[in-house]
Amino acid sequence: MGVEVSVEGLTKSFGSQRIWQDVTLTLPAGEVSALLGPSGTGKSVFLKSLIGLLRPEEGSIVIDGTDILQCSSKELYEIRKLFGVLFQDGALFGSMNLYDNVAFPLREHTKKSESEIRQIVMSKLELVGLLGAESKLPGEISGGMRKRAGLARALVLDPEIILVDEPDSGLDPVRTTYISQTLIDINAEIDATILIVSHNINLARTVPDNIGMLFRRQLVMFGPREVLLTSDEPVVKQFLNGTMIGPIGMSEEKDEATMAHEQALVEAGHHAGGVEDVEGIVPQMQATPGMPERKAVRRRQERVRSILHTLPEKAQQAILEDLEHGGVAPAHSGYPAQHGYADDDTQVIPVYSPEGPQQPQAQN
Ligand SMILES: Nc1ncnc2c1ncn2[C@@H]1O[C@H](COP(=O)(O)OP(=O)(O)OP(=O)(O)O)[C@@H](O)[C@H]1O
Repeated sequence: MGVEVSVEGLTKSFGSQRIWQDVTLTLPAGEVSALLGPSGTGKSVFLKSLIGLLRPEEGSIVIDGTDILQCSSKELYEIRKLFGVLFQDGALFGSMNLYDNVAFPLREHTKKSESEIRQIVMSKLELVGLLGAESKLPGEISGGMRKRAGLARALVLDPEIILVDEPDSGLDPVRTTYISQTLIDINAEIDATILIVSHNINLARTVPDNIGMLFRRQLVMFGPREVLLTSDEPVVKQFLNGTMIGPIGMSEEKDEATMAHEQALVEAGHHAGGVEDVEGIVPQMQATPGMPERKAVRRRQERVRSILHTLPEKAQQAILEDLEHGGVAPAHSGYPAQHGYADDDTQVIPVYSPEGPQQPQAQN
């Protein structure tokens, strides 16, 4: 099973520019989590901080018992071996074919023979649906294929933690769904802890077990998916519906006067954009039939059961309905097919409010 990642009081600035502050969350071992947020809120910076590529000035990031902000560079090197990372563009070497790109970490970091490497590379290429394309150069394939090749490369060292930066960027909705399915299947197969950074609403609604959101330099929320998906917080509702009405503006800050003006335009009949009636919880994607069962489902059921009383009312209702069905959707119910809960350490943290953070609703 993947390892837990525990972040506490993390603050990151570049010079005088504060990116986010006091971020506290735990990625439960073996579960899939997503970090959402408007562009520029520092999602990629967070992801790079987790792997030690960027160094927050305050806080801790504890992975497998080691705080990577305090450890030696040798320890950091060892911890990094636990990670597989898919960067936005796949980060492939342009002069190498897909086979050599995927084989690269094995040749760099292991003493495996070429026949062992071949077996691993082909199995990962098969997992991401790229068998037959191994001799192609990155420049000869589509963006979606490049992403899948990047994912195959991220998997060859059997990572316990997989970080995925915007798997949907540059992809059409159907290809985004395929890559989402691949991520769920990978979780089923290797039980790794996965963090997906994204602003894709469909992905957010259907893939993760846990969801967090960054906005205005704060982590406004992190917890079981039901918490964010049933939230009445204006910033969350606006983000999920993709409308212009709400605190998120074209630039990071939107003032009260702009919000009032936009509201008046809408009341006068102007279309605010977005999909207004997408509400509530939709079924979570399941592993493809024939794949191993996602072990995270059962673990998460137990974990969420134990923190249920600390969650907001609407989230509790959604979770209880799910548990009634044993975490498995009855046929044609339109009900979440598979969202169990486990472990004991996803916390729900203060919810964004214009007056500042409210009291924590749950904290483990
Ligand atoms: N190495 C760096 N040096 C200085 N500023 C940086 C650096 N990396 C990121 N930033 C700044 O940090 C802020 C957050 O960037 P980041 O890429 O993390 O946002 P994001 O939420 O991932 O955005 P998007 O969704 O558009 O990818 C931006 O203002 C960016 O300019």
